[in-house]
Amino acid sequence: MEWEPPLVQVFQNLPETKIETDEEPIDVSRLKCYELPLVDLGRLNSGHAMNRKECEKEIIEAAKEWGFFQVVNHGICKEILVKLQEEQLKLFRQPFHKKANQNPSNSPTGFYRWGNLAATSRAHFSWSEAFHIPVSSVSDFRTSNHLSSTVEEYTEQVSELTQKIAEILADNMGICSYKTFLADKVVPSSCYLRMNRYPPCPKSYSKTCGLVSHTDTSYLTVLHQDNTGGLQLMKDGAWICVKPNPSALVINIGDLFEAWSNGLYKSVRHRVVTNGQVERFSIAYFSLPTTDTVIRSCSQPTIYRDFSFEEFKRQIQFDVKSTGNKIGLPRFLR
Ligand SMILES: O=C(O)CCC(=O)C(=O)O
Ligand SMILES: [Fe+2]
Repeated sequence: MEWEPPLVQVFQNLPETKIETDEEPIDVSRLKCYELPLVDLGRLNSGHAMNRKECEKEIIEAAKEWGFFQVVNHGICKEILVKLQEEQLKLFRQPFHKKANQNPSNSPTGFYRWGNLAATSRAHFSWSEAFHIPVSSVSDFRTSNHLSSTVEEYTEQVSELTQKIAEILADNMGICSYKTFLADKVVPSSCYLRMNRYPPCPKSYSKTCGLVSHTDTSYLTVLHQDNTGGLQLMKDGAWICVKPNPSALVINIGDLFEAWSNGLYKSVRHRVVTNGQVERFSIAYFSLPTTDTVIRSCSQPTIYRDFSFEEFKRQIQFDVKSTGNKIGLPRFLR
């Protein structure tokens, strides 16, 4: 197909070297499927203090226990989500050479990325393609790719949603009020929208990941996924698969919130497995701070040393280049 990136060609040339890892190989048939904790956000505006409190409690518990939860009545209307998926399909259905034109060397900083050109073995390869768009560039990107204003509308609404959730989580951390520490750091222009497409993967390569195991480099991530399934996460030391719920958005805690909350909320490892028959689509919104922001744990004794977001990103880029993998927070342990 003219829109497919040359995943097979690149993958075939990578060695099968078994890397040292504590992860089990992918065997989807053995995994248990779970529904993520489901939180009805409608209660936040219901006018009843009791309902609001209960909703906040569920968010806080899920962020501590799972690092992941799903929300309904989140305030983003169905029409926007449907239009967003149509836009996403159009974007990925462009001929590969057109997509690749935006990032001819497939560099990890360009808009368009596929596979993982830094991969030194098949274990680091992701069977997927993605557009990684800074929210500040959505309008430039829109003109050059004929994306509709839906993407802008979505980023505005999803940003409000992340603020609401961050506020609840932060206010529960005691001294760290959202308004004092985060409100002027996490601005829309520092956030990213990542559109993912996972093409069907040949049966013989089915142990390959659609997206390799990672934690998110964000405060919060909001994920909109289709009905295909494939997302897995680490729960109590084992991989579990997540049942997709088309009417919900998935929220997860990223590394920065874990560090800021001093480990109270968990940035949990997750990955996407491949599918032999159907393609899968998802859209992730990452709430991120300006690069000069210093992430300082809000209680004592601190698990992680203070670091700036700039330093965190630089370390990740260095590790990905030299090992093929992101290491992330463990680099900043005290
Ligand atoms: O596609 C998914 O379900 C997950 C995507 C993801 O983890 C990411 O983009 O960071
Ligand atoms: Fe992720």
